Amino acid sequence: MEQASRKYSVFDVEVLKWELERIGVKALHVFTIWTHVLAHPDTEAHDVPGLPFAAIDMIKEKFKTLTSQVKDQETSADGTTTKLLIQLQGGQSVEAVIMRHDAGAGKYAGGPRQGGSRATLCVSSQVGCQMGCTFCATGTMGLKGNLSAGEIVEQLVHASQVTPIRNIVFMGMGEPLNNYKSVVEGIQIMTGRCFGLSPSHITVSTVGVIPRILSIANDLPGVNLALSLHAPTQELRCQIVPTAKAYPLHKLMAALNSYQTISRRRVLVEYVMLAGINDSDEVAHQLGTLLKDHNVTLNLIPYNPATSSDYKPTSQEDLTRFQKILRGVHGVRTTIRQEMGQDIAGACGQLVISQSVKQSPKLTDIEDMCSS
Ligand SMILES: C[S@@+](CC[C@H](N)C(=O)[O-])C[C@H]1O[C@@H](n2cnc3c(N)ncnc32)[C@H](O)[C@@H]1O
Ligand code: SF4
Repeated sequence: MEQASRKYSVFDVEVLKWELERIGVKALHVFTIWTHVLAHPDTEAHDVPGLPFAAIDMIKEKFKTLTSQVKDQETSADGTTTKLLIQLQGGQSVEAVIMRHDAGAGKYAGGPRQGGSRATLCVSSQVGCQMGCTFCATGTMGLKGNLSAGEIVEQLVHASQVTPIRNIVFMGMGEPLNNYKSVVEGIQIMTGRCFGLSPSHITVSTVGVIPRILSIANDLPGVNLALSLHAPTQELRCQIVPTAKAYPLHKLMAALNSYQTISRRRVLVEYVMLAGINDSDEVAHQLGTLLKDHNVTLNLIPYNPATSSDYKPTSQEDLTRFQKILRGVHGVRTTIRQEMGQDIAGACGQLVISQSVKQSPKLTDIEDMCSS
């Protein structure tokens, strides 16, 4: 977050490299600093052995090991989901959610599973969001700020202290492609030597910021794209997703084509199921016709009621019927998103920060409208 007296995170790589180079210290030291910080998260970056004095003084003055801290942590009764409330420099907060896919319901009841091999971390890229999707609680906040690359990476650092993380999804608060530079830098760090995550285990979810969809294929090769579509026609999409007016459906589908020409990757199409709005048989056929010739997996997301909207979730029966039309008639690979951690108010996704967490925050201070 931008503020006058801020210190940078040591994971704000471009700033750290630039400041090191400015005082004549090789940027190679970045890796040494990170390795030290990850091995000793409680010590300061300037304690790193072997750093030149000039670098130590500069780091003391301008950088912190971690600029954010976990203020609360809650795990679902079945042990599958852990939600971290993370306070940023300046007092605002975001949420990051750990989901353990191989922890069967009840199997790990009584506590979080340690050492889970397939854990996915859902990260936030912004505080709030300016896109205003009508079903999304985060959208009602407006945009409060962009996370720096360091603040994005720090969510991984915090989560890794709970359990090893294998996958990252940018499906928390915010529109990642509206904070493009930080998201790209953050992912480059996550897939670099220190964290070593595979690009194919990272997914960036967007509501459809068309110019950036084209950039991401070049800037983040191997990283997955998820596209939040929610409607098969321009008219219906405009009702649900206001930014569809600026980024119309025909241009979005053209951007999807261009992305896939460059990346050659299957895209996850997300579709929040809203009863009586976008879940009829007619809409299912329109969606099937739109998607059948694309290399996509359609992911139907059960709507999680948000206080800010009057939408109702589609029934289980209608969800299955919708899926059958897409699969059976149009041959579109279609999955239904499994909800996890409902007893702790959902997995990764929507949240509204109802107050600053400067004073003893509780997760109950947050209304989490997460799906997933
Ligand atoms: C919170 S968004 C963040 C990423 C990005 N801004 C986007 O829209 O794709 C992640 C996913 O959650 C979905 N979502 C938002 N509000 C929801 C709700 N109330 N119920 C279910 N899913 C929701 C979005 O449609 C999107 O697919
Ligand atoms: S769904 Fe995504 S783009 Fe839309 S308001 Fe929520 S966070 Fe923003």
